[in-house]
Formats: sequence, structure tokens, C-alpha cells
Amino acid sequence: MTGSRPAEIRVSEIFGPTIQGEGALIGLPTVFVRTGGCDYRCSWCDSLHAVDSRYRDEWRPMSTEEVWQKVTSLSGGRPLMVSLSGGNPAIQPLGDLIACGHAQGYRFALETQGSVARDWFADLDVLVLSPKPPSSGMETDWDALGDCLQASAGKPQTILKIVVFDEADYSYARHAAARYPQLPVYLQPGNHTPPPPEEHDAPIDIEGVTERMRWLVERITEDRWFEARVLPQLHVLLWGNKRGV
Ligand SMILES: C[S@@+](CC[C@H](N)C(=O)[O-])C[C@H]1O[C@@H](n2cnc3c(N)ncnc32)[C@H](O)[C@@H]1O
Ligand SMILES: Nc1nc2[nH]cc(C(=O)O)c2c(=O)[nH]1
Ligand code: SF4
Ligand SMILES: [Mg+2]
Repeated sequence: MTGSRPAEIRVSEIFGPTIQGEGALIGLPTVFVRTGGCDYRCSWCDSLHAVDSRYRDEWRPMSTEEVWQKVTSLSGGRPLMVSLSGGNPAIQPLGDLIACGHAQGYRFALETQGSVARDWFADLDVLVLSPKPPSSGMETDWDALGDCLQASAGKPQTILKIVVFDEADYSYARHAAARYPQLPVYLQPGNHTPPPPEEHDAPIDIEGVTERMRWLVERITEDRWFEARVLPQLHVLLWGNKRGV
């Protein structure tokens, strides 16, 4: 007799502790679980190694226990914030992992574009919704994003984090923020020229990122948009496009 086996999590990489480089938790020590596979294909994705099926061979199906073992070994058994990213982590079975970690005092933040909702979003501590602006080449399904919010049932701390490259992206961010006035908004300057994933340490266009940040600050102050926050990707400033940091 065979019972159904618990679903496995498709993992691209597990690394840390490092610091959370983006959004509301910036600077906070964290271990990343980056899952493999995404239902989007953003033109400027900086994590293609977890998106493009060319890298599928590097993704490993792991049981919840195996993932948990790796997280606790990296953290030395000391509870911390676990960041679930990808790819789109929402397409992986992560509910058991969250329950397992909570039982040991760990907390969980998840980053997703908001295209797929899961019941277990309500068990997260932090939900980062990062809908994609026009420069990504993706189309936002606002109903799906609404479903994600509904699934979270107001339990996790929830924020909007929007990447901005240009004026059209900025307008999109304003529109998204207006749809969800209850959510804190973080504007993140886009980082151009992501390297091919096999190039782990390519130089970044730091001037471009800095220029876009200054422009973003100008735009929000001009518009008197005083609820918005502008933040760089701290890990990009510190380590460029290096993987696993
Ligand atoms: C790699 S994604 C993975 C999680 C999920 N798929 C998502 O997009 O939210 C993690 C975060 O990195 C951001 N990101 C990806 N490529 C970027 C780039 N070139 N510049 C700035 N932020 C980027 C995404 O917008 C998202 O907020
Ligand atoms: N340090 C660090 N912070 C991050 N915040 C979001 C990341 C991601 O790729 O999802 C990321 C990442 O890859 N590294
Ligand atoms: S949704 Fe996220 S992981 Fe997927 S392609 Fe876009 S930025 Fe990359
Ligand atoms: Mg990243």
C-alpha cells in the first residue's frame, strides 16, 4: 500500500545568512531559499538561473525536511527570518516548510509577483507583492494580485515593492499604489544589464542605478507622494550581481 508522497520543493539555491537587500526588511539577517521555475519571464530578471528552463538541471527537488535541514544548518540552529524567493515561490508547496520553521521560532518572508495565490500565504510573517511594470514586458493580472491579498487574509505584514526603470514604470507604480492604499509602497530602481547566469560576478551599471534613484526621489517629491519609500538593492551595491549573497 502506498500513501501519496508529500510534494517536493524545486530548489535553485539555498544560501546565507546574508542580509535582506530589498524592501521593508532591508538590512535584516536572513537565509534565502530560492525556488526554481517561474510563470513570468521579465525582460530584466536578475535571477534567470531560477527562471529559465536552460538551468533546470541545476534545480533540485527536495523534501521539506531536506530544505529545513539546510536552513537550520546555515543558521546554526538560531532562529532568523527565512526569505522565500525564486523564480516564483508561490508555485511550490511551501506550507509545510513554514509550519515546520514556525514551530522552531523562525519567521518567513515571501517575494512574489502576485500571479498565483496560495492558502498558506496567511501563514507568512511578511508578504512582498512585486507586480511587474511595463518595462518587464509582463501584463499584470490585477484579479490574481487581489486573490493573493485575499489569501493572506490580512495576517502577514504585506508590502508592495515595485521596480522602476522609467516614467511608464513610475506611472504604473502610482496606479498600483492607488489600488491598494493600505499597503506600504517601496520603489526600487531597476538594475540593467543582468549578466548571463553563468557569469556569477559581472560588473553592474552602478551609475545607472544611482541616477535612477536620484530621479525617483525627484519624482516622488515633485508629486508630493510622501507615502512612497525609495530604496536601492543593498546587496547589489555591496556585491554587484554576485550570486548567493
Ligand atoms: C528575482 S525576483 C523573485 C521573486 C518573484 N518572482 C518576484 O519577481 O517578485 C525578486 C525581486 O527582484 C526584483 N528584480 C528582479 N530583477 C531586477 C532588476 N533587474 N532590477 C531590480 N530589481 C529586480 C523583482 O522585481 C523582485 O522584487
Ligand atoms: N541579499 C539579497 N537580498 C535580496 N532581496 C531579494 C532578493 C531576491 O533575489 O529575491 C535578494 C537576494 O538575492 N539577495
Ligand atoms: S517574476 Fe520575478 S523571478 Fe520571475 S522573471 Fe520576473 S523578476 Fe524574475
Ligand atoms: Mg535578487
